[in-house]
Amino acid sequence: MQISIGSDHRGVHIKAKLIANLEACGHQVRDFGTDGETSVDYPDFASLVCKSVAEGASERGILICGTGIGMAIAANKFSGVRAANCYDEVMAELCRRHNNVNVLCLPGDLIGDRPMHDLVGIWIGTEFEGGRHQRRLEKIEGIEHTQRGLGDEG
Ligand SMILES: O=C(CO)[C@H](O)[C@H](O)[C@H](O)COP(=O)(O)O
Repeated sequence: MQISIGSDHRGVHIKAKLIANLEACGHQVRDFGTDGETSVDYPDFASLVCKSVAEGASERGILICGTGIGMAIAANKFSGVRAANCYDEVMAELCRRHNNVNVLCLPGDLIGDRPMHDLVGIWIGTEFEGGRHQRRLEKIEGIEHTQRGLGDEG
């Protein structure tokens, strides 16, 4: 799978570990930075990763900041991106089965030494269930279109 990944300064170490693991599992990973611990602004990296997902260059995206919250807020501004902040394997599975989440946001500051490989592996390997969940996603898309329409008029 083609996966785009990005982080701010609070996620660089986890990002490096995840890239190594994902590549070892045979995935193609596009790393959008950041590359060091110098303070940066997480929306810049959310934008790079989500643009690649929204345009179809990557099937999935992974974002890491201190809590994952800012990344998720920024990511969900992109049409076609369904981002969720996940902290455990149950959330990782359900966000795929029920929400078809294509951008996973991780909380770098809250993970400690816990490896994220299992959580990410579950998220990659779990299929969307469709059915009633598809209907709900279509309603969310409807909200997005309505809001954009209002924005254009206003
Ligand atoms: O969690 C975050 C946003 O939701 C991010 O952790 C940022 O990493 C955090 O805001 C950065 O804060 P800093 O004090 O500038 O390191």
